[in-house]
Amino acid sequence: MLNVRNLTRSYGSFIAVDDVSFSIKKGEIIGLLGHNGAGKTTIMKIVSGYLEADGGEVSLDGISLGKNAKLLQQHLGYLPENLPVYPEMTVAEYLDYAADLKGLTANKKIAEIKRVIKATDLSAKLLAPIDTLSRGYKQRVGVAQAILGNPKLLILDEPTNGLDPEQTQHMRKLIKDIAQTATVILSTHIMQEVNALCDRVLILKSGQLVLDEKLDALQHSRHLVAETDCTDIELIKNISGVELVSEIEPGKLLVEMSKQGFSRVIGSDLSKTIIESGASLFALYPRKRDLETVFNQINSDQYVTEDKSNAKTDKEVSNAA
Ligand SMILES: Nc1ncnc2c1ncn2[C@@H]1O[C@H](COP(=O)(O)OP(=O)(O)OP(=O)(O)O)[C@@H](O)[C@H]1O
Repeated sequence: MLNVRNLTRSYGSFIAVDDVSFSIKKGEIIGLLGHNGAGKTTIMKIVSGYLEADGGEVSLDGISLGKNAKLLQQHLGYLPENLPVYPEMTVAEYLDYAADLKGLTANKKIAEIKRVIKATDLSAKLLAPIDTLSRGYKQRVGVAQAILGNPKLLILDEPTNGLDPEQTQHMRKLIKDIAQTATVILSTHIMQEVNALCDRVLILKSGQLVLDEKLDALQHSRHLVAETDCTDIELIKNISGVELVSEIEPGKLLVEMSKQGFSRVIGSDLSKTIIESGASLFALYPRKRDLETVFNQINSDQYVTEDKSNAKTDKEVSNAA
């Protein structure tokens, strides 16, 4: 289990990460999302021990980063955005060196190097100097070093960057396999990647965590949209299970239900009430809430959280700022 508490980091007077807290269980794959400059890389660098935080705590299975960074790093695999691979080394030399850094020795080291070469399909390039490799192959080398030693925590910054579609599929399978025994944090701008891989998403905005939600829950809205000429909002508010009603545009009502997911009962009561009032109902459907929509809403300050017990709303964030 990874625990991140009240993490803060500034560059000069600029606050890049502002009081961010989250926990991730073993076996979970988390998508860390946010606009350019939102603070993702800074968080990943802090959690992996590459950068010091100004405040806050990070621990992995009870090992504190502040107190025992070296031990924590032995259980960590990190694929940075810009791979720090040494261009003059061959792939084999580099993996040998990376295995030494992870503290792997003797037979375990050889077995691990063989395993990661197979997992990332690098055997044809073992003797090639890294600077002669294509972007995709360099990426594979980065991933191979990250998974050496079967880390408990794997942090991947844009893992499929530069990979062809076949390798992307291969990489996704690899990440899923690794997640069976590890915690995975994945940062990407590709929403399909998050949909294909992640259980939960954390969305950052200007250094603050504005959403921490399971993908399933994110997609199940608590809102229905009714296209109707009914203007009696109070009448609809009185339907059991309806919490709030607002007109989002002329002829379109947004009906907030007390529970997530499309409710047949509320849907049926709603349509009956509207028709019986003498108005017309032209359409009734759950409000679509895919990841891309949520991400865009957050970035344009239009996001309204579905679960009020979750991370801060945009309003709270701007009030706090
Ligand atoms: N070394 C640094 N010195 C000054 N400012 C920095 C430094 N590193 C990052 N920043 C700033 O901190 C903010 C957060 O940067 P960070 O790299 O964490 O964002 P990000 O979410 O990873 O962005 P991207 O999606 O573009 O990679 C940005 O405004 C960035 O300009």
